[in-house]
Amino acid sequence: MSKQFLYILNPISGDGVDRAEVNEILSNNLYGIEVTVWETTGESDDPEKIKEQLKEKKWDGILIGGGDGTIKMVVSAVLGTDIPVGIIPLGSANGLATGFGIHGISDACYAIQKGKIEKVDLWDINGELCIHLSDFGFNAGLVKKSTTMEHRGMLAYAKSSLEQLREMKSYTFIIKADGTEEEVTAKMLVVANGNRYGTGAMINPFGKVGDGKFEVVTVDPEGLDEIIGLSFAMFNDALERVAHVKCRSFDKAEIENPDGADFQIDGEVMPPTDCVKIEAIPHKVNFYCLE
Ligand SMILES: Nc1ncnc2c1ncn2[C@@H]1O[C@H](COP(=O)(O)OP(=O)(O)OP(=O)(O)O)[C@@H](O)[C@H]1O
Repeated sequence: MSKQFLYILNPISGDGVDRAEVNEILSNNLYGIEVTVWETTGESDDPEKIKEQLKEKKWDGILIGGGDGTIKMVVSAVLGTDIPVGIIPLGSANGLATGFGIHGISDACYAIQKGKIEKVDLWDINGELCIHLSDFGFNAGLVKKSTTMEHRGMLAYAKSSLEQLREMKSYTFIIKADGTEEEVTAKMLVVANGNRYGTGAMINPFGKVGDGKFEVVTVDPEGLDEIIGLSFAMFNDALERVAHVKCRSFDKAEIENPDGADFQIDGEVMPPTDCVKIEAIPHKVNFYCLE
């Protein structure tokens, strides 16, 4: 008997994704799976409607077709169920999907057929859901720049990187956790559940997505040599050898941001904030992964 999957599809996400081609790849590669499509509307009651869909049948899996915004919306609706979730990356940037090793539709199908599931921790950061990576400073500023560009995606990200490098500055952060307080100066502070950005750059070499902990990684390169060295290390999995990169592991923390560094969660720019509290959400989500 076929497995029953609910496919929650955002009909508008992504820049020029050929949906007919996607459907063909899915139907050619998801064998033994019967897919029921439900399209998001973009209205605020989508999560409630998804919860109703979940009650319709005993689903064996959920597919999410869309970008990071759609993934987070669906995850918030399926919290507390154990149903495995497969990401079909149809967004313009797909940072979350690539963070789980899903670089395209074929990868997504392969992960689902292979059935490798990771129980992924979820974090509450000032009331916002964080699945993968959140950061202050350099990268958040970059995300802010690239999301205001007319065309989104990797090209916008590359253009914004050059501008952002020219403006790079240090910020003070105060990390309060485990009864201690640490003041640090860094170009960037990352709250990391996952390991890599969507670009493939490693930021959290030791973290595990399901270990009940997140890492706070600070990065503070000085001058062009250290910036080049850092980029090389991030793309060659050698970050642990970089002296100005420091990594700590916590299950709860508070981070003060007195200099007002830009802040983003899973690719979404947040309003200015001078303090965040990071706490575990008492549910994990079962993602089909390739990493
Ligand atoms: N049927 C719909 N019509 C209009 N907007 C929709 C619809 N369904 C969802 N949306 C909107 O789509 C947005 C989420 O898009 P999503 O982040 O998944 O894609 P993206 O922006 O193309 O990708 P990425 O986040 O990877 O850059 C939300 O703002 C949501 O309200």
